[in-house]
Amino acid sequence: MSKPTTLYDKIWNDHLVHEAEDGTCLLYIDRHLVHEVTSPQAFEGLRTTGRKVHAPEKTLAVVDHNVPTTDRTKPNPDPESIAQIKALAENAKEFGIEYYNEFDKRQGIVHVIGPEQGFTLPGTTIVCGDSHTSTHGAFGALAHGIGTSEVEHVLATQTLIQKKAKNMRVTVDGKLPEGVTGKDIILAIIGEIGTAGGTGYVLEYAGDAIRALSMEGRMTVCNMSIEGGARAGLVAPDQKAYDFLRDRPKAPKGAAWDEAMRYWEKLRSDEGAHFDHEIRLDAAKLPPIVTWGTSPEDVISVTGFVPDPEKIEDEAKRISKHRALKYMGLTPGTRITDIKLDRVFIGSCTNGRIEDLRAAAKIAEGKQVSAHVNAMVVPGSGIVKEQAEAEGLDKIFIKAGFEWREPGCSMCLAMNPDKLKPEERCASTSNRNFEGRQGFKGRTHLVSPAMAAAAAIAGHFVDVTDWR
Ligand SMILES: CC(C)[C@H](C(=O)O)[C@@H](O)C(=O)O
Ligand code: SF4
Repeated sequence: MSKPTTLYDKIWNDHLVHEAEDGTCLLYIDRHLVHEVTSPQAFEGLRTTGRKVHAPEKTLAVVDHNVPTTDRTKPNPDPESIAQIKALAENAKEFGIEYYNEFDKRQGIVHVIGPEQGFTLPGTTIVCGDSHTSTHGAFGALAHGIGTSEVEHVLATQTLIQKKAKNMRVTVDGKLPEGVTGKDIILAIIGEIGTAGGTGYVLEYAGDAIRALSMEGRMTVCNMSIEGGARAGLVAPDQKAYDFLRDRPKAPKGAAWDEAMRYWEKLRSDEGAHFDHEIRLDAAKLPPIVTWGTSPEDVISVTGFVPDPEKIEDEAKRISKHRALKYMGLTPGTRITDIKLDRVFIGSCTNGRIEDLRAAAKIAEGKQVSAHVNAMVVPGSGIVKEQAEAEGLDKIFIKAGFEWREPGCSMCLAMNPDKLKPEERCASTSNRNFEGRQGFKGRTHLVSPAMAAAAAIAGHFVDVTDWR
């Protein structure tokens, strides 16, 4: 019998083209997603050296980061955004790559559209010039972000130079309490391991609570693996993954599907496979989580209080957490539910999928957004938007006083007009709460979609586990 191996090792071994003596490897890449921000120089590089895209059919391009989320038939106010969108459209045309432009219903955030189109498949290697490519690991793919020079390398050769990462298993057992979600699981994990805890590892999420998550929930968890410092995150594919992908436009059909399934069913860590590190979490003990600082590891229960950095022994850490509180305009000991909000953002590749919008709408239905809050819902893709509208979610949001927007990254990173003003405080379903992330001096609290919707209505954080 061969040695038991992990899921990560299996996908790695099946894609290994060459291994040099020093451990540097050449990996075959099955899928390459391209967006407007990290691709212009890569295409320019190909042009200046007279090279072609090696496998255009394995490459898919979309605009997401800086498209306006308001009516796109009106002039785009931002010249830089106009230039980047134009460049991507031209590059896709010149190099023969399929491209979803800002008017295409299939347009959306790159990590939402990959799975939606069935471009993301179990057991594949997937890259994109974007750190949250880890999202696709929810389907049992080895998916991670790459830099612009690597984008050029993949475009030209369909391979990537890599060193093997270590294996870490994160087992989440137990049943999540009602109102606690995948977002709270991943925030709790990052709170536990810290933003550097996953450095050098690929994380495999396992356990009953992960199995119980929908594919959307698993994508949320894998999405933020990178915020825990990991190269990638993955979940072994199961019936839920297959059901999600079946009949998607780019998924294999008929006999090809059956053949793929035979391979996919082998994609799990063997009994007894070695993990370099293991952590465990009990889902039943998790509360809804809110971040209080400027790092995704700064987590606290919604029923808790802003922590006191003075209690931290490590000096550098103490200073940095003091700085975070100052930036956030918070004082230690403040009850989290007493924190008042100015803005609410529901969207992003972490939580801009249909299930997220359903969860938020369920909270918002028949209620009104607080008079001092400006709240917006930005679907993750045109397909999500269409589905939400078919279910009447847009009407629920609009009636409650939320803005209903066009799909894109939007206020997740404020590369378009959707920005916080200095000192504005936002409950956001995105993945980063860094200084200035949602606008200069803006203050971000990361939460789940249900928590964001409830905060919009109450005007401050509330515990969704006793929402009515
Ligand atoms: C613009 C892009 C390079 C960036 C990333 O890599 O993650 C963005 O998507 C983000 O979330 O900060
Ligand atoms: S939604 Fe946010 S995190 Fe996701 S790709 Fe866009 S900017 Fe990055």
